[in-house]
Amino acid sequence: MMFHIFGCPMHFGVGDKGLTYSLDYFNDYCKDLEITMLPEITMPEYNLKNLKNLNSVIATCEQIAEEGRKAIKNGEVPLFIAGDHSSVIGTISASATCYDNLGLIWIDAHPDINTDATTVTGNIHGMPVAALLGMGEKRLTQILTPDVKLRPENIVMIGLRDIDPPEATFLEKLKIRHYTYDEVLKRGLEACLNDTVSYLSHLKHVHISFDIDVMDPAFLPGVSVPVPDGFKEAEAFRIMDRLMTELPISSYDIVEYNAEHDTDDKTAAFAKKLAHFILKH
Ligand SMILES: NC(=[NH2+])NCCC[C@H](N)C(=O)O
Repeated sequence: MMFHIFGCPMHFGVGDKGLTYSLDYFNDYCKDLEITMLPEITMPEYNLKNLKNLNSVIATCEQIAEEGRKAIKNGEVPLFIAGDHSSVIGTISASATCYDNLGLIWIDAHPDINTDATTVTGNIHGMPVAALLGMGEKRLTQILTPDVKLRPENIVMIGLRDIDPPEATFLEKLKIRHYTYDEVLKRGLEACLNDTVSYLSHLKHVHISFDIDVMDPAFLPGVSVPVPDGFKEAEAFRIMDRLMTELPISSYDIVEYNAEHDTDDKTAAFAKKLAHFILKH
């Protein structure tokens, strides 16, 4: 498999200043990865309180999506290492534009399915799944093409443990398959993975979006929105190993690494190990 690793600092979706330098720090920390760096694009803003930095998020996602689409057309498998999770409106739009009926495995403490009408924070990193489903602010749904990028029945979320009430309503209404962290504890990880694999097994292309805040911040504190509990390293690698072995994964994200909140480079080390794990699989 020919991988192309991209990196984008992207902090506009959450506004945490730590993200503006985290990707450069990470790039230095693992030079061997040969990351193609894509800069953030800063645009004039209207300062909407329910869509913070909207224009800059859109411009940066357009660029990410263009580069991702080029890579896929070249026969490469893109691995995006990015700042906040709004960046995947770009990465997943690229994959969805190249592959019909794209599947998505969302490994995250948050479902990120808020819209401009439901958000409490106004942070667009809480909205990517909604945007990719064609919901909410129109311009966020039209990266690369005006088409809706994802179908709710092609999505599985794993590890959720911080769901806003309107997000719970969307998950239920759209019947989005999800395994909360509690459910994983109750039913067992293998059972949830068995279900995930059989649920998506008819698809030809699946994207994995891995948000580092799905991990237990007691061990990996370097994220912008930590939530207590979460996966330990062995579980994360087990999840990735099974999904990569049993499903046709054709693009990847690793997001939300934030050096500002890290201690002793623990989170950087994990992100590096995860990237290498994907490349060597
Ligand atoms: N990608 C993330 N870390 N998302 C956190 C989102 C938190 C909250 N639900 C919000 O909408 O602001």
